[in-house]
Amino acid sequence: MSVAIRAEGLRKAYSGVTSGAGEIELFRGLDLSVNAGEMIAIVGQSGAGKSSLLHLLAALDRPTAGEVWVGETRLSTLTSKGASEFRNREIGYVWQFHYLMPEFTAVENVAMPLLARGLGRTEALKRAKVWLAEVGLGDRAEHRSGELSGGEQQRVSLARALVTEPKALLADEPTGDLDGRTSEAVFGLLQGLHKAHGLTSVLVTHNLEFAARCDRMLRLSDGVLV
Ligand SMILES: Nc1ncnc2c1ncn2[C@@H]1O[C@H](COP(=O)(O)OP(=O)(O)OP(=O)(O)O)[C@@H](O)[C@H]1O
Repeated sequence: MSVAIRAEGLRKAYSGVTSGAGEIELFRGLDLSVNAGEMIAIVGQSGAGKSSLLHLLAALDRPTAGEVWVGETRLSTLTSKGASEFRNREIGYVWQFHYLMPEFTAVENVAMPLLARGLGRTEALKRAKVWLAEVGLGDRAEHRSGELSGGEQQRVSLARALVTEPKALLADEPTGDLDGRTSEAVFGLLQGLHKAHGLTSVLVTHNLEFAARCDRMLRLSDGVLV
């Protein structure tokens, strides 16, 4: 089985200069290995560093020490432009808050990453519509995203994360803002998409029931994964 995401000896320190709070050391030689096609859950107390870890895996931030590989890409070798291109090509990222543009339609929001990579508008919108149908919102394509419910907005953000056909999906508390039934529907959708598209997925969640339904659950505690 091949390894799709690997982190070795990660350390991350925040200086605390702005707050004057002194240095915070989040990770103390953290290692992680995720097999291709695996769906893992990362749980841990608030402030343990779960979001910070996803940021390092997506090259949204750099570790103080250690290395991350996603497929063949060693993230420390990327320039800032290279990191943007890497994310657009390799990573689907879902935030707890969807960050959709409310005045744009659902289909325009989904098409954004394709437009950013230079694809023509007609083709980008065509592909975006296919993904909206895949997340069960084929009939809401022309609605402004601000007019959709929280669960629908999270479905749109899943479609936006996957429209570029990445190999890896990183999801940071994607159901954190949703009520019980809607959470279940969004988690079920995420798991279904993971399987249908052969993704490698890392899910950060406070929901231990969802975590238990992933292939593996890791707890972030005292700067390491156990
Ligand atoms: N840019 C930053 N500068 C300084 N400290 C930071 C920065 N980003 C995160 N931190 C600190 O790192 C710690 C971990 O934050 P992080 O958001 O990764 O935790 P988390 O486990 O995702 O928490 P939650 O479950 O509440 O979302 C927190 O103490 C936070 O204040």
